[in-house]
Amino acid sequence: MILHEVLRLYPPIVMLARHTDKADASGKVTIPAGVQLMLPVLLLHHDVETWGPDAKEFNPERFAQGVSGATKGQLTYLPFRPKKLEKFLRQQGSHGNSYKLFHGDLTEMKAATREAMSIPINFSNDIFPRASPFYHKALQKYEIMSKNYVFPKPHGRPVKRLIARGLASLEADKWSKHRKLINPAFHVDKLKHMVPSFYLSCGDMLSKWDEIVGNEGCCEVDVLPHLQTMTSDVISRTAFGSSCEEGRKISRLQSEQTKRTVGEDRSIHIPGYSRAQYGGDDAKEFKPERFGDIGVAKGAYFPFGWGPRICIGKNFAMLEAKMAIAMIVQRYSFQLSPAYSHAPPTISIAFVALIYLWKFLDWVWFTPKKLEKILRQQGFKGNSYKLYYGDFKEIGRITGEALSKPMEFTNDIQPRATSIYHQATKKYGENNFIWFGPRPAVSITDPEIIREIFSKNNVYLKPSGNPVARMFKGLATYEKEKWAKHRKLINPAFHVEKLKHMVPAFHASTVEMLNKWDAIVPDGGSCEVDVWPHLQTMTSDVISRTAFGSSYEEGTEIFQLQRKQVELIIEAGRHMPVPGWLPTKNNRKMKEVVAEVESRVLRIINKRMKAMEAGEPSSDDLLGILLESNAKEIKEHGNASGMTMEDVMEECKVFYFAGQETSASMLVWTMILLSKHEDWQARARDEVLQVFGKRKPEYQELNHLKVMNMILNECLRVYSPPTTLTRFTHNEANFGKYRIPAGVQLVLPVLAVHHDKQLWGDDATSFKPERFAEGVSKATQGQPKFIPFGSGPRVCIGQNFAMLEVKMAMVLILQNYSFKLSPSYSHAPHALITLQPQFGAHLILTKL
Ligand code: HEM
Repeated sequence: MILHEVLRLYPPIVMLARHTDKADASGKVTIPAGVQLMLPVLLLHHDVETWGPDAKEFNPERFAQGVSGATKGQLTYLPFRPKKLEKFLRQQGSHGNSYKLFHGDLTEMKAATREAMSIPINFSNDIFPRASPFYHKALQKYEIMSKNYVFPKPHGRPVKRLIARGLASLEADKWSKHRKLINPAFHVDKLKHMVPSFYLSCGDMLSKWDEIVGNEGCCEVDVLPHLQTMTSDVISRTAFGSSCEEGRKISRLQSEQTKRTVGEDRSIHIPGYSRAQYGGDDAKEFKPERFGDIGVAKGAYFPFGWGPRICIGKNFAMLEAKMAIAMIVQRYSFQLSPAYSHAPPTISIAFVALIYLWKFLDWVWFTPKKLEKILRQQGFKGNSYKLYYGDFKEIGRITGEALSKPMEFTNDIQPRATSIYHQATKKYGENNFIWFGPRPAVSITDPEIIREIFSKNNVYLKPSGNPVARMFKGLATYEKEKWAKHRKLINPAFHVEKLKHMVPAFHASTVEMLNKWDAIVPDGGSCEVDVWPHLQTMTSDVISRTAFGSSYEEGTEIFQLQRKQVELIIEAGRHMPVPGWLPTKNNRKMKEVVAEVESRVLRIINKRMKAMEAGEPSSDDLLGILLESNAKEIKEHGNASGMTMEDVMEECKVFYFAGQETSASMLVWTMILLSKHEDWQARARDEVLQVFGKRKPEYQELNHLKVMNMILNECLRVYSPPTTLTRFTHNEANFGKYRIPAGVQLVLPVLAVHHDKQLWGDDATSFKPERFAEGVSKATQGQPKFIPFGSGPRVCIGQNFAMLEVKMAMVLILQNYSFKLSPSYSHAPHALITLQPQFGAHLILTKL
């Protein structure tokens, strides 16, 4: 009874907010979409009509028969599509101030709040004027509670940004699903086991009081911080159990974040640049005790909210409060000190704190633990989840050890290049999972399942949120309709007919590289050259020429910047993942580079658009073809089915990212393997000289090189540029006998499949181009065991481009040079987005 009465008079959440997504005409008044509805909890709790003339008196007896508040809640409208909504609300008979540009009523709200907060009030339970000063003023001015409105700033954005993924902020199906899954954690049976934690935390607090008060003494204590510490301690113990120390640290961080969030919420919101200007003392504190439990409540009594979204932790909170009060009254009596000032705070800090804490706990603990349980039930094995870090430390150690030194020259490169997965398979068998921070990654080794995952591209999506996906939007990262639209518009650029026109660019770029080699290597002599940087420059040059053609010089500068971007992404990958919005040094640098790249690409595109409008013929480069295909689509099906200029820009960036390192990787391992296997180098050269002599190869001829095809396919198999590909389960996924829950990363281990002895025979890691003597389909016998370009609808769009490019380069190299491994070559395959030679590719080049 006492607790309910306290919650009624001093509800921790004085105001609840809802937002109308659609217009609602079901009530007395039609409420348009886009209105924020404020549910004034405190005011309704103090309403004389509902609670009688003694509404503001402390009278626990009203709860003698349980909770049965029975008045109807009324609403105050807070629109935020300003002028239109103002007009509408006035038509409906509501009153309020005229909308003031951008600030709305914010200045007045802040002044009222500051004024109210400046002094305490006499001890009275009539706290509405102090606790909700602005709404109180609005009510006084416009009288009828249900017929007034105020203009706050666009509310909720800072909070929403911070709590975007937690139960409290989810909607519709996603909310029901999460609520259903989380409900058991708050079931009475589970809460029973938390009672010892309540007892211990409260015991700690009372021990501190004993120290302060002494035996049989009497002492003034500001109990508020103690109670706060105690409840935060309860959360640490109950949420994190054995990891409660880390939990405490998190709680402290949460309090700090809460302070910032609330501070930001009170300031004027300038998108992306908000500044906390104002914060009450209490804003710093995390106060779960505000969320007590009322059991069943109706109408005007809803400290925990009401309806399906009623606070999920209400039973927890009531139990906790009961335990604390019981232990305190057992040991202490207490009364107000003369120093006590009655100053109930005005805003619902606790509400923000709770949802924020919930989101964090859900992300860092409940979801990983739930996923772990389900994966283990399915027979997957892996390390136990470690709070926040998961396997991150172990991954760092394993990778560090693997990369610390080169290896013997063998093609059995998995222990070095994909050490984490290799170790996990050794320790836990094929069905294993690894924790990348709080998210598990499951390795899928069955080729049939891999094929299924590739083919269902609308079910298994690419993981989002990693630095690569953040930096490079575009075909390679889009999903569903957007991906389908872009794929359709970009496909023509990679059509065989168009590729033909790119062959001269492949030739020019290789010739430029060979000119550099000619300058290094003496005529008729040999010289050691690290060919790796040369090949990288060459493939980057190819993309500059083929993507931007006439604007090649500008393209080259852009791609140099993108190379920097890749370095920053790689650097980010060495540390625990951090959200992109955090202003870390790396994130800031990335943003700068991205902005520079984008403005330069847009400049080229604009130039091309103007040329097209002036009737100049379109170019045969990727950009020209893309713009042409886009213009055609827009002409036939309207603007909506085409790409915007930003879209085109993103795609140009993706060409570089997807096409440069991959081709360079393929080329470098081909040269290294042909250096090791000089017999195959000789066979390849024989074929080249037989077909072309020393002349420039033509497009059609490149397609008919048999030995070259065998060699290139075998190189792609043994040293596949992507060593792993990844997908993500956004919904529960069923394949084979497995049921993989949503939120799991699926690792498709390309290299492991290519080296699998069951699939390729005991000599799986031997370099044997003759496997491909009769083409890829004969070598694979229809099994999905050769996947250097992926498979299914999202198979590499540039695979023909890459094969042509690499063939052209190899033909010219073989025509002009023979090569072998230098004694200073160190074999060190390293998966850095693509498979790369960690210490370079030092070869002895001999001019022919
Ligand atoms: C040897 C060279 C290359 C290799 C090994 C390679 C490999 C791959 C792989 C494995 C995928 C599928 C990724 C996944 O399913 O998650 C892919 C996609 C893609 N590749 Fe390549 N690639 C190469 C060259 C290129 C080139 C030269 C370009 C363009 C100039 C390119 C553009 C793309 C694009 C745009 C995608 C995304 C396709 C989509 O999602 O629809 N690739 N590549």
